[in-house]
Amino acid sequence: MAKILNGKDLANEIKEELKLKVAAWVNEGHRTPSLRCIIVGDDPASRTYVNNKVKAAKFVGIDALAINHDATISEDALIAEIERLNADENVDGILVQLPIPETMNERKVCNAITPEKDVDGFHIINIGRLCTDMPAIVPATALGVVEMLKRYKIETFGRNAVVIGRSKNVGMPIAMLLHSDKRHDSGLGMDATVTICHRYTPKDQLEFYCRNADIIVTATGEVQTST
Ligand SMILES: Nc1nc2c(c(=O)[nH]1)N[C@@H](CN(C=O)c1ccc(C(=O)N[C@@H](CCC(=O)O)C(=O)O)cc1)CN2
Repeated sequence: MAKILNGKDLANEIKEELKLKVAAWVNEGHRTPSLRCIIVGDDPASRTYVNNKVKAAKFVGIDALAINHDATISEDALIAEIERLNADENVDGILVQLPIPETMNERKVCNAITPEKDVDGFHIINIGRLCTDMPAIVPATALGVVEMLKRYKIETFGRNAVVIGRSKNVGMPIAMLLHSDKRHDSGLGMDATVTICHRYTPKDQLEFYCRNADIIVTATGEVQTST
């Protein structure tokens, strides 16, 4: 029988757990962890996402701040700002909300964040570590999917999983985590057999793979990719 996994309840549960962890960390005498979220331009959806991230971080006890820039900021100035935050010992995590203006090189900007502070896991070093089953900072949406499977005790070992969508920030990391090898040192190891389908997968093939799947993750950003 189908089981509905409730992401909202799980998110609240995790936030409560994190709140306790952060409080314990600070009680041990450590500095309050801090997060800086850079946003370029005035895309309303991006603002909402960043506001929600800042709100969630503050809820768990993190000193979080949104840093807003006009879309006219140059790539060099943006990277200089990231480098300033990289060097700031009081800043633990940095993210640049995507998308950024098309005039900028997104890869260059993501790689400007020092890998240890790259909370999004978009730096090429973190991507490489993820792809080689090494401990890494993993993109949040992918980690959310895995956390749901783990907390609902959904077995993945040897199961057939289909990931629909191959975006570098969502579909790809989800597929990487699902097929990760327990014998390696990431500490995760989900050991599923993973098929990645995407916009050029013929419809009959998509149906074939989905019918044979134990787990289907749609990561297309669209509803009703599969029915
Ligand atoms: N620096 C970042 N930029 C962007 C990220 C990111 O992770 N880091 N991801 C997206 C925007 N975003 C978060 O910032 C984000 C957008 C949408 C979703 C998502 O899961 N959407 C669901 C619907 C969820 C709902 O409405 O309840 C879906 O599409 O099915 C997660 C994260 C780009 N920029």
